[in-house]
Amino acid sequence: MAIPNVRIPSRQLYIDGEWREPVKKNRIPIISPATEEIIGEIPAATEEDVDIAVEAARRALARDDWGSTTGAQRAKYLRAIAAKILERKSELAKLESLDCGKTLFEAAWDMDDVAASFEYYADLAEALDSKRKTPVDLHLDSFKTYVLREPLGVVGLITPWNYPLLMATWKVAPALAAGCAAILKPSELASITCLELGEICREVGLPPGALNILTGLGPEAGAPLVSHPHVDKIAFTGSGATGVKIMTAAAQLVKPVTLELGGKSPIVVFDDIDNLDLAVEWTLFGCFANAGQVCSATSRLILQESIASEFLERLLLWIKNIKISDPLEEDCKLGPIVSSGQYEKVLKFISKAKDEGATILCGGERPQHMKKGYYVQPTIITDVNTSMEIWKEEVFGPVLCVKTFKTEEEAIELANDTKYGLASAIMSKDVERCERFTKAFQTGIIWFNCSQPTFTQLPWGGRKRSGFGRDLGEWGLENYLNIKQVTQYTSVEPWAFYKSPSKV
Ligand SMILES: NC(=O)c1ccc[n+]([C@@H]2O[C@H](COP(=O)([O-])OP(=O)(O)OC[C@H]3O[C@@H](n4cnc5c(N)ncnc54)[C@H](O)[C@@H]3O)[C@@H](O)[C@H]2O)c1
Ligand SMILES: C[N+](C)(C)CCCC=O
Ligand code: NA
Repeated sequence: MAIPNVRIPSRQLYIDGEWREPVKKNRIPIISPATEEIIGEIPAATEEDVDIAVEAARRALARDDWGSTTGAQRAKYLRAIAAKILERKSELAKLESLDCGKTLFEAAWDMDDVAASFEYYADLAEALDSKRKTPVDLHLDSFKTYVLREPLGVVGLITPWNYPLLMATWKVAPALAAGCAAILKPSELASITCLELGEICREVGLPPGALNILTGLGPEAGAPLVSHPHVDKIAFTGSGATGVKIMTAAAQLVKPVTLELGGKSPIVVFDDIDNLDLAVEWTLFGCFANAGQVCSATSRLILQESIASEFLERLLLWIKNIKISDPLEEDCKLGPIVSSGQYEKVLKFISKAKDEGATILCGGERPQHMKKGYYVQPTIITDVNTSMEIWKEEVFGPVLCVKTFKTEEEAIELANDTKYGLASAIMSKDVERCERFTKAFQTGIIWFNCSQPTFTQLPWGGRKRSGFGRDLGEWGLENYLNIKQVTQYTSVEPWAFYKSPSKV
């Protein structure tokens, strides 16, 4: 197969600052979602490798070159990583596009975000130095107290395939900024760029063991990390089903977890919007960007009845302009689904919706011009009711389902009619109404007159079955800090709770 201008490096596991063959020497093929061909392979770690990596991480924390660094020193490593990401941006974007089918344009966007996240957490690492020890004034003569913010220890970071390097970075950058030693376990479906992060860490001289990267299958490489007694925390992004397994396993050791899980987010469109096309474009972007494989995809369109037919007609016109092609082709706006398994799942959701009586307004099939690869047309489904699977479950593909409403109350009820709670969007020019929806939406992220724009400074995460904890912003850093209180008795007088024998 001709791979344009990029070679997929053959890597081993990144442990203790070195490339290391997995103990069991197993490897996993990389299958191109665009061509269905094998284009490379990644190492497959098992429990034995997890043990070696955890040891390396613990040693890093015990060594001065990592365990005693200041935030300012760690910031230098983070900035050096950011610079290398930008230096290799176009190659990394191509690798990621080949690996998970993301359009080249989106992959390049993600690499900018990756570099920006490392830069951002470099700033927070520096700022941490002055916040490391915070006195707390009790207004008492006999006690002096302070609070220490310390690295939490060895952290396990388990991440998905939809934004492979970006989702890893949302955890790696703050974990390193905090001074933790980390073990990253990326998804077996898209690990290439995460392994390249290993090479970048090696090149910038990140102290050995500060970051270890173990590729491999979830049950073989992820599960042993979760149940390892010397891993102090697990930060996970992925599906709800895996989230439950991770929380259950971590509970046996009372190990803290943060869970960033899936969603079925609503976009509510009111008839007072000034610009129909603006709302139409955000609706498309909110559901079809990254071929709909976005945790926060606004995949339920809740549309005011009075504009429903006009809005849907415009959507259909705009959809015709979405170029579906090999993701590396210029102007591609919709690439393939990541794997055959996910592709089959998406098609099954569509056929179940049909069986349950919904109407496929457009799409619903493989695009005829794509003979190979896991491509699905952008799909809009109408005549949906709230008991249908397509309304309730996360599809993780380019599938938008639509329901109409008459009143604001009805719109709120429909928006919150989900077990998930990651994101919500509202399109309306009425600012007060938007404020009312902000209060009413049961989600961690709210977009007004847009869907999906994400900024590193802001907290990212959900509630209900979308999980708990926050990535990004200062909240992302808190995930990796241990808060320790120190209370000092400063009086020279005895405490005098017991009777002193010297006074008897
Ligand atoms: N909320 C968010 O921020 C966010 C962001 C991106 C993706 N997601 C969600 O991720 C899901 C898609 O990602 P996915 O299919 O890669 O998820 P997944 O749960 O299948 O896999 C995620 C990671 O968990 C690992 N894993 C699997 N079984 C494991 C086990 N038993 N123990 C430990 N680790 C295990 C996998 O190898 C992978 O690295 C979607 O549901 C999506 O909504 C959420
Ligand atoms: C905000 N982004 C860039 C779409 C990333 C969302 C992460 C979840 O899938
Ligand atoms: Na892949």
